[in-house]
Amino acid sequence: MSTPVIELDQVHVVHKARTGTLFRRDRVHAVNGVTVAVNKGETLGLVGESGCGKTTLARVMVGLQPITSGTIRHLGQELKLNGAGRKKLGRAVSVVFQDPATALNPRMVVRDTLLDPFRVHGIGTPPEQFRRVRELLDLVGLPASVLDVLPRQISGGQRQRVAIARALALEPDVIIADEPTSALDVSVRAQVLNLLTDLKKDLGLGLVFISHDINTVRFISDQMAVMLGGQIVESGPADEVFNNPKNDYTRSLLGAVPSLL
Ligand SMILES: Nc1ncnc2c1ncn2[C@@H]1O[C@H](COP(=O)(O)OP(=O)(O)OP(=O)(O)O)[C@@H](O)[C@H]1O
Repeated sequence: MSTPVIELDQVHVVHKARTGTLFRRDRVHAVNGVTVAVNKGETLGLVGESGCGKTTLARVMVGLQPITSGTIRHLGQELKLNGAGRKKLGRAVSVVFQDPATALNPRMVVRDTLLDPFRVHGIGTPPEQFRRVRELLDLVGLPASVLDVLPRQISGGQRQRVAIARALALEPDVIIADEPTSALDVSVRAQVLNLLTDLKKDLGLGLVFISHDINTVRFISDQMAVMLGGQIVESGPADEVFNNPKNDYTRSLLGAVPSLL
């Protein structure tokens, strides 16, 4: 098997507790010794209930969240999470968030949203940048007519496609999709899942799909990791985890009422 694109090895993240919580604790061990790998051209489904540490783990993978201890490797190379290491991780890994309505700048037309990554990183001449924007629209199945509109003038599904196009702009190795369909109408959820799966195949991306709903993850995952209390309690090929779950918590998630994606 080829080297994973991103590997976390015994990663811990301890947050200082937010003030004003009912049970005030000094520290929250949000990620507690997680070892996980993301492979090229594969989907890792990361599943667990609210508060289990999924989003903190996603932020670690994209270089936004400092770790307390552990190791992060990109293509087999250990990254020191100083400025340069973080920048490298930020280029290699992109995130698509749950709600495109809040993830996109409401005052920016789609053209500028998609040009922004190239401008910020000083990549290409203006005509080259625009050519890339047209390619990105094609990749996510959006017409050129969306270029001159604001996010609120298009549908939720189209907004999420814009967010996915923006995530692809700098040609990442891995896309992390954090509950990317939960803010969408049921009717367009499958389309967005299919788009992400097609992109994974066509571009050879690693895809990390985060959800509290094991039945959504089941639909698209090659590998699965089940998280509880900051730890991965079960992981492996998705079929094995679904057909022969070894952990009681995984069994309880699978026993829950099936959802419509
Ligand atoms: N910046 C922070 N400061 C303090 N505590 C935090 C911070 N971020 C997360 N936490 C705590 O860490 C734990 C894990 O949170 P995290 O958001 O990673 O979980 P999650 O599984 O993504 O939950 P959700 O699905 O609700 O987003 C929670 O107890 C949360 O309250």
